Amino acid sequence: KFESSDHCSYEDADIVMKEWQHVLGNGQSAPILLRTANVIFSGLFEKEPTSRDLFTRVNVGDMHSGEFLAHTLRVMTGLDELINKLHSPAVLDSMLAHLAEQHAARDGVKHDLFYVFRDIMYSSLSQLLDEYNPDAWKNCMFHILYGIAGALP
Ligand code: HEM
Repeated sequence: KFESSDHCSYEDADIVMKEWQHVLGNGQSAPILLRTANVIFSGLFEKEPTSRDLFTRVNVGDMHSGEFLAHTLRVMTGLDELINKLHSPAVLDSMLAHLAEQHAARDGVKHDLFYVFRDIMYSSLSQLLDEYNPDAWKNCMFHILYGIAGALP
C-alpha cells in the first residue's frame, strides 16, 4: 500500500504549515487553490483515465464548470484544514476519520489513486514553492493520505 515514512514530527509539521502558507499567503488563496487542484486532477485523469468517471456527479466533463470548481474547492479547503491541524493530532485524526468514511462510501475510489494524487501534488508543490522540504511533506502527507485512504480497497 503506502510506503511508510518517518513520523510527522512537530518540526516537520511546522515546516509544512509554513511552506503551505507561502502558497496561500498573498491574499489570492482561492484562485491558487483552484489552479493547483486543476493541475492535480488533470494529471490524475491523464494517468488514470477511468478515475474521471468518479466525478460525473460534479460535472467533470467541464472542468471549468461551477460544479467541478466547487468540488475542487471542497477538496483543497479540506486539505488546507488538515494541514492547519497538524499540531492538533486528536482533531486531525477525527477529521481524517470523517473523510475516510466519505471516500469509502464512493464505489471505485481506490487507495492507489491517492498515491497518484500524492506524486502529482508533490511535483506541483515543488514548482510552486521557493522553499520546499520534501522529507517534511512526505512524513506529514503520509499521515494525512493514510488517514483518508489507508482502509480503502
Ligand atoms: C488529500 C487528498 C484529498 C482530500 C483532502 C479530499 C477531500 C474531499 C472532500 C472534502 C470531498 C467532499 C466530501 C463530501 O462533501 O461528500 C471529497 C469528495 C470526493 N473525493 Fe476526495 N479528497 C482527496 C483525495 C481524493 C482522491 C485521490 C480521490 C480519488 C480519485 C478522491 C475522490 C473523491 C470523490 C469521488 C468524491 C465525491 C465527489 C462528489 O461529490 O460526487 N478524493 N474529497
